[in-house]
Amino acid sequence: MNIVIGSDHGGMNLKSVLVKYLKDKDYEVTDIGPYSFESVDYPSYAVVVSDYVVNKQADFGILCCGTGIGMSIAANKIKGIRAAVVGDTFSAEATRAHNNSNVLCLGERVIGEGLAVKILETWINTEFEGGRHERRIDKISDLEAQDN
Ligand SMILES: O=C(CO)[C@H](O)[C@H](O)[C@H](O)COP(=O)(O)O
Repeated sequence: MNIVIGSDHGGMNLKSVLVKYLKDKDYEVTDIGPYSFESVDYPSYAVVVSDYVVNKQADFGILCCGTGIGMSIAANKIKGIRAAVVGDTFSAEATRAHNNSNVLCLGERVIGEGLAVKILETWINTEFEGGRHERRIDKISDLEAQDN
């Protein structure tokens, strides 16, 4: 499985922890940066990770910022992206099983490293259930297709 990961300066430390976790588990990981703690703008990184996912260069994307919220707002502007900010393992499972989320957003200033790893592990190992949820995802795609 290919995973692409990015952050802003506020999510850099968490990004490093998650990259190590994923590599230790033998996932193929692309870290699109940043690589220093200089202040940067999260939308610039959200779009790069989202493009990898939409263009099928990665199966899943991960975005870390201070809260995960800015990243999710930006990523969800990209057609085909279903980005979820997650702060608990129940939601991590539900957003894969029900929403078929393809980008996970995490807040370094909100949750600890241990919980973040557990959330990632749960999220990545949960399959989309399809069925009634497919119909709902299709309705989201219809909304995306509207020019509004
Ligand atoms: O976008 C955010 C909030 O939703 C992220 O948490 C950013 O990391 C944060 O806004 C960055 O703030 P800073 O004061 O520039 O470090």
